[in-house]
Amino acid sequence: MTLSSIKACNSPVIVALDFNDKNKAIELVEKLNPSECRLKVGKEMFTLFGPEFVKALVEKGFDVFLDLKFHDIPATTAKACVAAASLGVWMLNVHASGGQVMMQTAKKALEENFENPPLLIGVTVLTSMDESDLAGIGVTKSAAEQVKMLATLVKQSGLDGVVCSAQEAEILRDAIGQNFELVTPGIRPEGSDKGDQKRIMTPKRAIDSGASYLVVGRPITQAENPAEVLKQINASLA
Ligand SMILES: O=c1ccn([C@@H]2O[C@H](COP(=O)(O)O)[C@@H](O)[C@H]2O)c(=O)[nH]1
Repeated sequence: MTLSSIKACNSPVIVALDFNDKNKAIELVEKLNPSECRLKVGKEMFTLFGPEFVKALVEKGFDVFLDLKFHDIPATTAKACVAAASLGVWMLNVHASGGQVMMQTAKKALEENFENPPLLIGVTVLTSMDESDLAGIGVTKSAAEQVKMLATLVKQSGLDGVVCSAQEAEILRDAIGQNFELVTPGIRPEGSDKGDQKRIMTPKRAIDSGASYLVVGRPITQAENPAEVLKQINASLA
């Protein structure tokens, strides 16, 4: 398959490849089609298998979300974003709590270095956290209020969207509007295991609530037939 022969992706699903075994990941990827899902590479696989693994997925024609959640001083974050973008990824992210200057500097560096820069999004509140976890780090707002506050800062910083839970999608669409990507992990098809996720939603409800993209990891990667689960999720959204 050549890159030019691959159709654009028709699905909002981003499959989170969280494996410690590259062969297992590739075995799954071989069963997937770039027109039916995007892929996410996170800290585990990037640390183990590095840029070459990411480039191999891009070469296969997949839109790749490099989920490294950069959070550092502005200059360091900007240089990390430029390095990530040089791998040809479709989307990358920083933590919104790094602040406006950090986010603006990263966005500017991408625009200055790439004709077609990848989408840059800000992580708001991790979907594994609820109000009691927020209280533990000194945040007394509700998860929804904290997400709204950080998402507003992300928008003001000129980024393309946020990572949030689908539970906040309606609130963010009302507050920020349509021209802003809402990338939502914590997606759980009916009956699937929550794992360590706390703010969850089904794929259909997430899309109906205004999510742009659905990040789905274990419900697909740990399934006996991952391609069939992906097919069912895509069908549930049609
Ligand atoms: O708030 C966040 C940000 C990122 N993630 C990542 O998404 C996937 C979710 O995987 P599941 O197996 O579907 O729970 C995982 O790679 C996380 O690192 C998130 O869950 N929440």
